[in-house]
Amino acid sequence: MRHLTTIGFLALAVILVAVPLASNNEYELRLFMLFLIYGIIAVGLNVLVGLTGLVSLGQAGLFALGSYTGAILATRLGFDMVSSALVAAIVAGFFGVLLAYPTVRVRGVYLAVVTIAFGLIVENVAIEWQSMTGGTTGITSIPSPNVFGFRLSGYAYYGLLAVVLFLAAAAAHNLKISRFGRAMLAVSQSETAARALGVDATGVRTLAFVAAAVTAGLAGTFYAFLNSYISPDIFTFSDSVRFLLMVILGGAASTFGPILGAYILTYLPEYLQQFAVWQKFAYGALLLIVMFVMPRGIMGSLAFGLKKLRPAPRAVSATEGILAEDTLRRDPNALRSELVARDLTVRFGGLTALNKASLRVKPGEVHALIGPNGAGKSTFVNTISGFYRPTEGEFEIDGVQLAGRKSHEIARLGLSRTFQNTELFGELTVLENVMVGYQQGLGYGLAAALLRTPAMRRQEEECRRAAIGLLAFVDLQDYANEEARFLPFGLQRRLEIARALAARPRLLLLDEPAAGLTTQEIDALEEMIRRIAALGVSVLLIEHHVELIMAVADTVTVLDYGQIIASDTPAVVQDDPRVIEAYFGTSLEHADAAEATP
Ligand SMILES: Nc1ncnc2c1ncn2[C@@H]1O[C@H](COP(=O)(O)OP(=O)(O)OP(=O)(O)O)[C@@H](O)[C@H]1O
Repeated sequence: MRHLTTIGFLALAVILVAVPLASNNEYELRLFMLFLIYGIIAVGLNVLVGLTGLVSLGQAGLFALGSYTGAILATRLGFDMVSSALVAAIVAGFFGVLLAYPTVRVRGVYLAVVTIAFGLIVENVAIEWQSMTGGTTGITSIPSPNVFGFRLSGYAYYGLLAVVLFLAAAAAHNLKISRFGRAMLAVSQSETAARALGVDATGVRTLAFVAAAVTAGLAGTFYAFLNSYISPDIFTFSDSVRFLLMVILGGAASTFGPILGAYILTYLPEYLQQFAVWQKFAYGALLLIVMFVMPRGIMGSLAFGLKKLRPAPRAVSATEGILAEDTLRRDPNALRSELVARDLTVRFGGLTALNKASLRVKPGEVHALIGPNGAGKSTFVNTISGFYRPTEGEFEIDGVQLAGRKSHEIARLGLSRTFQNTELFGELTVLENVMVGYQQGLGYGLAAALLRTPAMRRQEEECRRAAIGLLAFVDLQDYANEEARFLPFGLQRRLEIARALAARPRLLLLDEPAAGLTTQEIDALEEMIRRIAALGVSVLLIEHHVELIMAVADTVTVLDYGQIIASDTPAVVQDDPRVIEAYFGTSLEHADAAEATP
């Protein structure tokens, strides 16, 4: 795939160089420049749509913002095109941050409505703010493209746009294969799991919105200088739809798809003009047919077909990996950590799910938390991992207060968890899932990611090798390149453990890891928990499977109706009359009944 991408970029460079040589007149060249400008917008929008799975129908608004900012700076303050474009990109980027803010609360259709509203507001401001924008007449006499005082001819301007599109595509591709791109994909597939691994979901979405906004802002200024005239009717809702279609038609998340989509949707309307009254009908019908036949978009479907024809080897060699022991021991201070929860109370309206629960996971121990259904175990787990806020009480890890912090902050401070109902990043490979877990160990910044610096590549390689080592630790190296959603259930549970370990936790929290496993798989799990504990990782195990608890736990704490009723060694807890009444009695009866059933 890596070679194919290189070939793709070479082909793109050749096409971009060849076109002006082949174009016969100014009209053709101008149309191609328009395609380049749309291509820049589509490449940026693809970061948002393809990687984070969010939909923006307000790109025309950001495009307009960039156009007007650039045009106003050029006509009123005499800025040249480059400075105008840079300021326009910053202004658009700022609005990108504002647009990202609603994603804290709304997604899907609601987010689409917010972005539509933004586009309409920009259009209306452009009409109404006559003194600045020229109202419906717009802004005329925008100077021709110029850089540092030099006027750019048609071909020179074409060259500049081609370089910007090429660089934007390369930067977007680099972003996609960096820790930022992986985080975006992870957030789009399971925000809960991403947050539990330390990914700041809001930050990641904001970055994607800014990428889409900055490119639209840049493209806006380029458009204003190309057209030398702009007015509000150029930036309509239907343009926003067209930009989104460019991404989806070409293939969301693919590197070259949005460029292909931009090409098709720039030229198709021109080509269809010959069909006169049928033009709009033919346009819609063609799009419908293509999307029906290729729901992944053109490039997405091609890549899918190619993968089927030549599937990548499923396994990786465990020898490539860094030993899990070495990965986990890299920060010896993090091992043998202590979690202390004091008087945790969680109320849901009138219901007290946790009532002054106190618990101490001693350094390096396996601590089981058990209790009948509805006792408050999940509430405890969700509270200490930051998904619920405690009504009262506090909890800390190695003396660092965690109450009141967000889930991704708690994860970064060393608490890693698995989920009762597995929460994998289904469309990422098994290896990529673990690499997301390792995310916080990667220190390179955005600039390094966009430029793919040697330091970034080194860290990525180390991340990959650490992930392979962790896959080998849970015996999943043979499935490394398989999409996680295709793994059998038992292996999915193991993958979650490897992913949580990749975050190099101080405390590993396993939420009912034996649920749904076969007897052999539970035996393997038992052995795995022992190996994890032997590495020095403290484990909090929430489980119903009594035999497993008795076999691996150093301490057992029992919850009943939100209250801790016992906390001691397994042998002592097992004989505690209150525990027998609340839990063991019933669960042993259930076990007997289950055995009696044919
Ligand atoms: N988000 C919530 N809103 C309202 N009530 C909740 C919420 N989460 C849990 N509860 C209630 O809190 C109580 C404790 O539930 P919790 O899921 O923590 O128990 P549990 O011990 O994990 O049970 P199980 O073993 O079935 O998973 C239950 O009465 C449950 O209905």
